Amino acid sequence: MYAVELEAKAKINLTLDVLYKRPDGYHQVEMIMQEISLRDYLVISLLPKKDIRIVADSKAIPDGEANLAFKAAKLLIEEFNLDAGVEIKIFKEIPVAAGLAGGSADAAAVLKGMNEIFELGLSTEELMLFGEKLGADVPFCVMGGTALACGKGEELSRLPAVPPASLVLIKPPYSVSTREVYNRLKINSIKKRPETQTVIESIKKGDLEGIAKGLCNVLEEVTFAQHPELRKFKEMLKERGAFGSLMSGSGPTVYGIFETKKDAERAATSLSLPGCTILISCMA
Ligand SMILES: C[C@@](CO)(OP(=O)(O)O)[C@H](O)COP(=O)(O)OP(=O)(O)OC[C@H]1O[C@@H](n2ccc(N)nc2=O)[C@H](O)[C@@H]1O
Ligand SMILES: Nc1ncnc2c1ncn2[C@@H]1O[C@H](COP(=O)(O)OP(=O)(O)O)[C@@H](O)[C@H]1O
Repeated sequence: MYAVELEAKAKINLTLDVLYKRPDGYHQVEMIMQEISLRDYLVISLLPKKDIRIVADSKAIPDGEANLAFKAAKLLIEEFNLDAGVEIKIFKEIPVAAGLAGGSADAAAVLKGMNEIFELGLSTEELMLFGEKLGADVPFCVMGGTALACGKGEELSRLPAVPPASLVLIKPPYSVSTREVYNRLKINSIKKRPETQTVIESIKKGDLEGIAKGLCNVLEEVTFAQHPELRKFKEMLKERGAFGSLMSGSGPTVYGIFETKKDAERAATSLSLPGCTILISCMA
């Protein structure tokens, strides 16, 4: 096989709790992760010599070694001493540095695509272990679906699929650095933590309202302190019929959960937020 086409799906966090700062500098988290339909498209082609070429349609991402897709390809080429290379075309639809794990999704897609092209025979679990070397969110992006993530995000337990639901995502015209958000978090003064087990019970019961009621992310306090308008965006989504709304990951994207696509579309078209990108997506 000389080329593969892949979809790299974004994620949202339904809950995000930070328990403590670890000696390795990372934070011990407990979070419920959900794959969503918003995706990048990748085309990975075999190159006859040991070379990695990134061709992206977005100027917002690095085109060389700093690209997570490049790092994923380099990892497998080195690990398996491959005597060839790859060209990776990236068609970006996931907003960058938005809390939606776009880079991690691309890296996960490269691991999967190269596993096919080079017939490496790696299992999903083995691909997740390689993913761990690239970033905390990459193993989840390899696995997909719905999961409880612990450790620094790489210890995953699969959860049942959530009921089908639509999302409206609001991505403001700025990005935030995940590292800075974690650094600014004061763990001892967190005001509200998620009731993770209660949300897991709601997922098991297929109770969308229960899931929406339990949405909670301790990083909101940090990002909202810098960007107070995000709190207002969450309220706007609820006023327009969202069952619940939350910031995803370290932000700044906020999303609302709606029962139907029609409800989501109606809410999205009534929002007038200059500079913001409004996207409609769905869970599962
Ligand atoms: C906050 C979350 C929630 O899903 O997502 P995003 O907002 O990035 O999408 C994740 O924890 C982000 O995961 P990811 O973006 O893959 O993190 P990495 O690249 O491994 O780490 C970036 C930086 O974030 C900090 N970091 C990350 C994960 C973690 N559990 N503790 C941390 O302290 C570290 O400072 C690290 O250097
Ligand atoms: N393929 C890629 N797609 C998106 N961002 C990338 C990629 N490769 C490297 N990056 C960098 O990774 C950082 C985090 O981006 P991203 O994964 O989109 O956001 P987040 O960590 O908030 O979910 C950005 O600074 C971006 O420049």
